[in-house]
Amino acid sequence: MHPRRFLPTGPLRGRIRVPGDKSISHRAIMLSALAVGESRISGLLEGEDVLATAAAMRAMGAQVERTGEGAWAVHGVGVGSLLQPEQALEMGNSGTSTRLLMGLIASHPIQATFTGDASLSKRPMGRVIEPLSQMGAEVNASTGGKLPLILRGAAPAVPISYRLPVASAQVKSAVLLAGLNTPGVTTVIEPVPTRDHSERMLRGFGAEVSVDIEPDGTRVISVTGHAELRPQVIEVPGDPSSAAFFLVAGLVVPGSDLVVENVGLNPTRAGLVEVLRAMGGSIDEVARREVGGEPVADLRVRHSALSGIEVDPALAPSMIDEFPALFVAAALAQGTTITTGLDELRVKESDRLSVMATALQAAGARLEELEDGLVIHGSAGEPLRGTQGAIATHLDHRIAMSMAVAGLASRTGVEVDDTRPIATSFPAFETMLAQLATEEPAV
Ligand SMILES: O=C(O)C1=C[C@@H](OP(=O)(O)O)[C@@H](O)[C@H](O)C1
Ligand SMILES: C=C(OP(=O)(O)O)C(=O)O
Repeated sequence: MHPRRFLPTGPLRGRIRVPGDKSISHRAIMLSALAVGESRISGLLEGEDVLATAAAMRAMGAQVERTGEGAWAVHGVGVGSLLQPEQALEMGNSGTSTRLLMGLIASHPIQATFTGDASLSKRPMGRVIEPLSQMGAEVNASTGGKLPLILRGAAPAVPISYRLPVASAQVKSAVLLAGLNTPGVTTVIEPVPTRDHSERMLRGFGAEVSVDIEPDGTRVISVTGHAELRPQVIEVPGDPSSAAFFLVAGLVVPGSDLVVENVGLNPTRAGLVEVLRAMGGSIDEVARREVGGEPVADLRVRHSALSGIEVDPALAPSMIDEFPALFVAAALAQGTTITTGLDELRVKESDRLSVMATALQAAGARLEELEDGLVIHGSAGEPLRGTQGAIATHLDHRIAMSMAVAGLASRTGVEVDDTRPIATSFPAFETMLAQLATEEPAV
């Protein structure tokens, strides 16, 4: 364990550039590993989760090499040609690696064992086992559909049309990736839109993907099997989920004025910015442009008096990983913030509703935990009291970073029991925080 107390700070000032998007980085490695020839990736997130994906693709025959900072070259094997890994695929803390790779393997004539850390081993895999079994894969999982599990792919797999029972981009992507090596057309029906990086990137790599939107907003996404993927040059935009911590920090620490560069603003990911602005947060887009086929901007954020808000549950999928950071903003806002429709937060790296409720209360915030959300009564800009002991992060990077931000806007600081999980998605987080905090305050 690496405990650390995050102390109150003066204004945060300066510029930072958040690392590459985690979702896009996983997919860049996977799809490059399935294209025939060499793909080049820049801006790749070199966090532990993405490195787990890279190691798995190597174990299945692709050449995956780091050529510089964030720069990677991948020689793919071609759809249908993944090799059987000799050892268990060690997925660490990463749900995305596990579920998307299960999809890939499900339509290849190979078998793989998946293992993960204590957090990942508690997370539900039944949601991917169900559709992948319908496609013909055989799965032998621990009780309750958990890791460790053994998956034997089907050859040929059976194309299905699958309606998502939960709003999950990982389940959608698992089925679409399985569809790549399945004869015919595989379809996912998505009643609630989730991040669409898989659809965008599959198309970019040359797969035949169609997306039809029904009058009620349901998306019908189809991929034609036995796709031939062409190698690509990919620039990964910055991760809005990592930017979230600095957006909230800038809003809640008095006197702050900072720029977060290169933030991906794909509409399926941009819910937090919308909600923070509706709370009164000053967040300006400085230069909107496209990076790797995704909308991107530099965001200037200034300390603001925030007001509590009732967050529309329909926004949840577009900010699902940002709720821990939003809860911190809410704890410092004027008035009450109500969030609902967040059952999915209970099955992330930790139960993010209960863990954030306990952690924020320990830091002096007033709130109530609902079955599917939190009701937070803000401090109207008064610093939080701070914690006496350490708050428990339960191997959850986003809890650690959110409570670090809470510490910056507290009287006595917030102690986090373990900062190591931060490296799964944002290894440079603490360095960047130090960089902003040591900038001279402007007069
Ligand atoms: O597809 C992805 O890259 C992700 C989808 C989301 O998970 P769910 O599909 O479980 O909602 C998100 O929480 C995760 O961090 C990354
Ligand atoms: C939920 C997350 O990731 P994963 O599902 O890939 O572990 C996250 O990064 O917040």
